Order: sequence, then structure tokens, then C-alpha cells
Amino acid sequence: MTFESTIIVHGGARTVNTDDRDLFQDGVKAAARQGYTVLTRGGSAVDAVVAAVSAMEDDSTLNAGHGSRLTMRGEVEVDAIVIDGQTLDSGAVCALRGCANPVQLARLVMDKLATERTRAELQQHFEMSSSERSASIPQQVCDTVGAVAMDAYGNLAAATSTGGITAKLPGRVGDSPIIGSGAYADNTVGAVSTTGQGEFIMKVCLARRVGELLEKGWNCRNRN
Ligand SMILES: NC(=O)C[C@H](N)C(=O)O
Repeated sequence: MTFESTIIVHGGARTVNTDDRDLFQDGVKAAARQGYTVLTRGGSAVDAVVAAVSAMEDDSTLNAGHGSRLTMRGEVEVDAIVIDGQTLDSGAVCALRGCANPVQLARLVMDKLATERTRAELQQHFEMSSSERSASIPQQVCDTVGAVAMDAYGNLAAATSTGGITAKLPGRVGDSPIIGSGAYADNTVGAVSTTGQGEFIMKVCLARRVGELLEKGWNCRNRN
């Protein structure tokens, strides 16, 4: 049985003014295309969400990777997660400094490769300094990024990546890297990536809560 390859991405829930809308939407659409290309070439749902989220981390108009908001000390600290809906395996990283593509590191953690890789290999993920980041970003940054996908085998995956909230306390870890809060995926349920104020999202384990509603037959168009 083959399934229709599908990917949905988001660039956060922040209100953007009309002038900036195209700029933000271009990055999100490009990321969706990259993830979809991975799926059409036979890649897995995990490959697709990592590709899409990496593309948004590279886009300095979005609040992840290069576009991350700064802590109150003016530094970048990023959180990311990836979940495989087939195995329920997941990998996450949090409060990382200087990491341009945290979702890729989260994937290495999930695949249990992070500890096996040599220091030099892992070093390539830590190449972004806060000053590089702050020099390169526009004033207006959109929000946290995420993706969910289904591959041709019907397997689901979800990923979320964020620079967190503006002027956060150094070391703050939000909902994004937390299983069931920032993301959730289970082939038997669905795949979810969340955005919003992490302190509130974590109170209700929002991604898992949405999963429960999906299990009850809710969907986006028709609530039940
Ligand atoms: N805008 C966001 O989605 C922020 C993220 N959920 C956090 O609290 O770190």
C-alpha cells in the first residue's frame, strides 16, 4: 500500500504586518518544497521534517537557527526536537549556543549517533556565533518553526526548532524540545508541532493533547 506523501510546515503563530507577510511566507513555502522533494525522492518522513526545519533554521527571518531571538544577555540559545512516529523514537537538544541547525543535532541524538561522532564532526554543527547571528538578521523576526510529514509508507514524523522567546533568561528551556509539548508523532495517532508561549504549552502538554483529540476523531476542518 502506498500513501500520499504529505508535508505541512509552520513558521510560528506570531501576528505579522502585511508588509512582512510575503517575506515570511516565502521562507516557509521554500521549506515545504524542500521537505516535499525529499519525500518524492523516497526519503522518510523523518528525513523530510529535518530537511524542512533545517531550511527554516537557515532563513534569518524565522525564529530558529540563524534567525533566533536573543536571550537577555544578547546570546542565541536554541531548542529543537524530532520525533519518529513509526518507532516513537525522539531526539532533542536544548539551550545550545552557536548551533546553526539544532534539528540536525536532535536527529543525531535520536539516531544515537551524537555520542559516536568525533568531536571534529560534531563541531561543524556549532559554527554560528551570536554576533554573526545578530548582524545578519532583520529587525522583524517571525516565529518558531516546525514541520510534520507523512511518507509514501504512511510513516509520520514531527520536528520543531526555536530560538525561544525574546530576552529569555539564559538557560531557559521552553516547550519546543519536550516530547508531547513542542511536538508529537505516532503513526497510529497523527503528528503535531506546536508554537506559542512555552510556559503555557507545557502546562497542558499541548502536542500530546492535540494527539488525544485526533484519536477522538477531531481534525482541523471539522472539530469532531
Ligand atoms: N514562539 C514560540 O513558539 C516559542 C517557543 N514555544 C518557546 O516558548 O520557546
